[in-house]
Amino acid sequence: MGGTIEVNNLEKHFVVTERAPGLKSALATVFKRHKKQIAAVNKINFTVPAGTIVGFIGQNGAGKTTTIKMLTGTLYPSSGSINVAGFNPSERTQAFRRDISVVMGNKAQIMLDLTPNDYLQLIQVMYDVDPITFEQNVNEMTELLHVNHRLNVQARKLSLGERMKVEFVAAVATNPQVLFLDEPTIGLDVQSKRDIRQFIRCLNRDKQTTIFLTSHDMEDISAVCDQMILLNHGEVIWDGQLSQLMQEFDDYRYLSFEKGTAYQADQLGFPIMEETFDRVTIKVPAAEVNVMTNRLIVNGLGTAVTVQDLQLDDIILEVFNMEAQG
Ligand SMILES: Nc1ncnc2c1ncn2[C@@H]1O[C@H](COP(=O)(O)OP(=O)(O)OP(=O)(O)O)[C@@H](O)[C@H]1O
Repeated sequence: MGGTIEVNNLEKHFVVTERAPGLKSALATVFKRHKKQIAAVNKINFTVPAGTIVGFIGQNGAGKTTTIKMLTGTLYPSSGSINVAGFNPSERTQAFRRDISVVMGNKAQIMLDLTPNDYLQLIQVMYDVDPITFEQNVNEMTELLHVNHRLNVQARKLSLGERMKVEFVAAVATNPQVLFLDEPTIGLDVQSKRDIRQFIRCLNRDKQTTIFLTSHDMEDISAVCDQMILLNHGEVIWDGQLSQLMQEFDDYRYLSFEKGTAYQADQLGFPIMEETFDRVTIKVPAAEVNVMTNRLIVNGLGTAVTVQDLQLDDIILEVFNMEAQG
């Protein structure tokens, strides 16, 4: 199983009402509205091969949710084409809704009066899934997610983590080819996050399900993703293997130190990544770490020096900053 996702020149515009700040402009807006068109998603192209786990990353307002809504058929594109496992999502056929599943971290679907068992039965009937396969899937997955003992508890009495896990089971018990996850671990504790990450990996390994994931939690991304697509102001700015991106920054380290008595920023000779009242972090080629550490100490520029590899969130932030600086 597993379906390819192909997106060509995909665009979504919204028309928004604009006004200058202040009460006078607010009053003026009542009489005369200035409309403006914004490109939430601006002619993006990408392919996600079947069976891949892709991380779709961007800062707030980058256009991730708008893209997921178009890929799952809940929002019509302004232009461009989408193919998800052979379907045009806008048609929202019964087969599409069974083969393509969505879990939104901030939006539980389960009705609070139902138990997980009632809810899962409803899904089985709604999507007409073979009852034996469905039961097998549910047993396997509820065990993996440690919620098998909570299936007869009314949903309103479940914790957020348990409710999210039930959403995962409901989303994958139909054996979808593609699973879309929008911030699936938001608000969850460390153990639930780990359970969900492991679940995503097992699902992909055992059923080759294609998984399209957005998350602001870089641990989600580094723990599960093969491919990564970076979105900035509605445009794709990077698309490739996660390992390739990590490799591009492999030759650098972050040196962090306390400002010394002779500290002067213009004496460092390397870019400053972060600065507080008493500490500074600079980016240094790995080969120059020892020489630079000595120079900091000998010249009184810094003390208490620590060295770190760049983490995924550092790298992503750098890519966004490089893009902003052109
Ligand atoms: N229904 C709408 N009407 C007008 N503008 C919208 C609408 N939905 C989204 N937008 C705008 O489109 C842009 C992209 O929003 P979107 O929700 O897709 O971003 P996002 O990357 O998912 O952000 P976040 O990480 O904060 O969830 C934003 O500027 C947002 O204000």
